[in-house]
Amino acid sequence: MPVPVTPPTLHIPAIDLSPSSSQTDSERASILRSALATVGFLHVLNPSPSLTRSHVRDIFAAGSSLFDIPLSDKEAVGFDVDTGAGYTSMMGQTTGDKSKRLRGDLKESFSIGPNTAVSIPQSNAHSDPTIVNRLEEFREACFETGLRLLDLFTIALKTPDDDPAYFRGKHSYGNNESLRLIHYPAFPRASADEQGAQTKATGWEDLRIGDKDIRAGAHQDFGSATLLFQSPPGEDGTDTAVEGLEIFVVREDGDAEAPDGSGRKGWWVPTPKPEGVSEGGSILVNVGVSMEIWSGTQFRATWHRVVCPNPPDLEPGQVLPGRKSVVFFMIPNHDVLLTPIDASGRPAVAEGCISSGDFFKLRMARSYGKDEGAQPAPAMQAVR
Ligand SMILES: O=C(O)CCC(=O)C(=O)O
Ligand SMILES: [Fe+2]
Repeated sequence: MPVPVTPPTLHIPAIDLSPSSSQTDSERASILRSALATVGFLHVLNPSPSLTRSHVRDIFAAGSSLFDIPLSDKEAVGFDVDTGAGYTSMMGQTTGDKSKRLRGDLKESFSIGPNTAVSIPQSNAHSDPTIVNRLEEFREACFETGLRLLDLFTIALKTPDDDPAYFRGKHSYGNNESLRLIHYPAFPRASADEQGAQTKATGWEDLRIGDKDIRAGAHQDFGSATLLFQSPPGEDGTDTAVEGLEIFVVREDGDAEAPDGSGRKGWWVPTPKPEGVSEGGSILVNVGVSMEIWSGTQFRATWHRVVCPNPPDLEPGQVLPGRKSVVFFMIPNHDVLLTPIDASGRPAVAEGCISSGDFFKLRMARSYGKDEGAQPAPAMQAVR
């Protein structure tokens, strides 16, 4: 009898940044190191007095008020590929392998760049004068927490000259770091007949989820660290989170092909909710390709995606509930080179490394459909 194969259950380790926690920075760095070297994701509890559960609730509320305004007003914001800031409408971004897709991601988003006012609809900013400030304060708190995490990364890895600011020093506020508010709207699952009628051009009202649809295709983030906030429980304790985020775990007995094209096998595993989250808040943190390169692949930029369930989990006609998330991307300064270090903390490659700015351009072009025919830069081939 063949032994039944069971998918892995994911354990995502947690660190606690509360000053009253008993964890020391060296304990936090060691938990972080083993998490980022394996699963590539980490829960961060009590991240900052400015990122508590009530701050996160408030930012989800601000996001909802922006998504609720008329589509034409949202589209009037536009999207600037050079800075990665602005509004991306439904199917405007295609993350992951385009060849397997009928159309872009089933999501809309606001990416708030260094200039908040140009990243959101003007009409809303006028009707709610607090919104720009709330977004800016949240964005800044994310950046500060990102720096705190980078300091722990520095403790966790051996860095050149034991420079305690090795990663922090490669980031300055206002360098295209981005606070992205994402809305994955509710849509019904298509029947077999409806599925055939769905095209790239199908409008929002007629859209039905088919087999080739996904909320966010398999991808690796490209910055240094990503801070992901999932919809927190309401004030009355109601659970508002909608599942869908999955992480790729490489394992020989897996039922899926690795999305990196390596031919390896593995499993797509749903992310578990953090254990013991409190009013102090919690963030799911992962590293992007820039940090994977810098760390000499000691840290992993894990592939992840946001899926739409298939039958029988979502039957034709059944509506998949809307989902919201808030994501903050730490992006290294554009002039910084993505130079790998080895395990003893020495730069492993002297020349030929891509700059963070050029890498940013490559990834924006790929994700927003402007890279037809483009070749990856030489330093990238080593890591893909
Ligand atoms: O919405 C989510 O849970 C994940 C989004 C994500 O991975 C991204 O925007 O890079
Ligand atoms: Fe991501």
